[in-house]
Amino acid sequence: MRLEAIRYSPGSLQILDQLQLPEHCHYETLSSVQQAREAIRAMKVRGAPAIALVGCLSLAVELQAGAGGPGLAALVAFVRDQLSLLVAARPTAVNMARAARDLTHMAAREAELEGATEETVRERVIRFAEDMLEKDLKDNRSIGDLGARHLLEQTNPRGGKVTVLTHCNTGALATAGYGTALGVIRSLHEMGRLEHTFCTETRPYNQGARLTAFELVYEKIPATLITDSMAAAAMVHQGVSAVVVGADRVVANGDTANKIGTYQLAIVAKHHGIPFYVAAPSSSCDLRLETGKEIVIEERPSQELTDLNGVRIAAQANDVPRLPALVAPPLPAFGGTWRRDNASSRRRNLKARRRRRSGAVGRGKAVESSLPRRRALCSSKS
Ligand SMILES: CSC[C@@H](O)[C@@H](O)C(=O)COP(=O)(O)O
Repeated sequence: MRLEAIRYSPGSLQILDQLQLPEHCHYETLSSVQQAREAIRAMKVRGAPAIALVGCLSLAVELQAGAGGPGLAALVAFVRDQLSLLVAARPTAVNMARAARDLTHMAAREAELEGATEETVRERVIRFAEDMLEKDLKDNRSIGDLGARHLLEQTNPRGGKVTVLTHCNTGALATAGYGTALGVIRSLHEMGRLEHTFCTETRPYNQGARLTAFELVYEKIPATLITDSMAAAAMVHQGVSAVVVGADRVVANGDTANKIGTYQLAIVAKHHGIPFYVAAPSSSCDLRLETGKEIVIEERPSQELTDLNGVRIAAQANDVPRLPALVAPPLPAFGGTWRRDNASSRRRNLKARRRRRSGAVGRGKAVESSLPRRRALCSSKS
């Protein structure tokens, strides 16, 4: 059975609630843009292409049920306003913004055609959204096929198998099907040329552990789940041939925004001379922006880091145990012990602390330079 993040038939849209995976395969029905927006914000559905697909299809479902209007101008305004609600849900991934722009222009153009009616405009918008599903699936198969061939030519021109490391989830669950970076891995597997896959857990929200590992197991693709911090070691000790990741947005100079952790993977890959690829459809490209500095980076709620499945795993700022180092008054040579944690520096710090307590000395240079560190530590709120 094909793994489907999105189930659509005219007038009906369902998404696989990805927050419940891998324990439960639960499909949730979405009948409005508002519901889709909430599902996208909550990450029940995620991945740049899937966000755009669910957003546009939720509008199609509303239009099918008769929303928008009365009158052409009101219908076009409804389409534009609903789409802009969706764009704001996850701002970094550009696919939704691009689809919104195209759909809004298309609706306005259609409304100006001779003989246009509410019905014709409605139909066009619905068809546009429906076509996106088919196009995304086709694009992903091409990305997988071309990506796999290119990767083999570059890393293993004389034949043999390759080992690929990937980050986050870019598979069937993030798209209409097959996936982008994970599509390349799927194609390599189908060609019989995949030795092994390493997928990172992808903290804080574990899309690698919960979703990519699930897809790989589901399709019996040889793979090992690793912690994010194991990537460099895997490159050195496990013969990683290439790193392939997806993209939330690629801008004109090639700068790419993707799941946190992608940048450090790129640096580590470069350090080890391992090719690093971004596999993405043109719907993830934003040529209006010149460099990555202009990309709005989404900030998520802190609970995604501090909690696991609703259970707090990080210390609360106000119940950190009062460790001597944290409460020692006022500004002891605390930075010194952190900077040079060895027996002689500990002895030096202890002596300095005793001298200061007895009022014998003022603050030395080491203490001054430890100030920002101490501030940072004490004020971190997680
Ligand atoms: C084909 S998915 C492309 C990207 O959206 C993907 O690499 C990614 O970072 C997904 O992040 P997520 O936060 O889970 O939506």
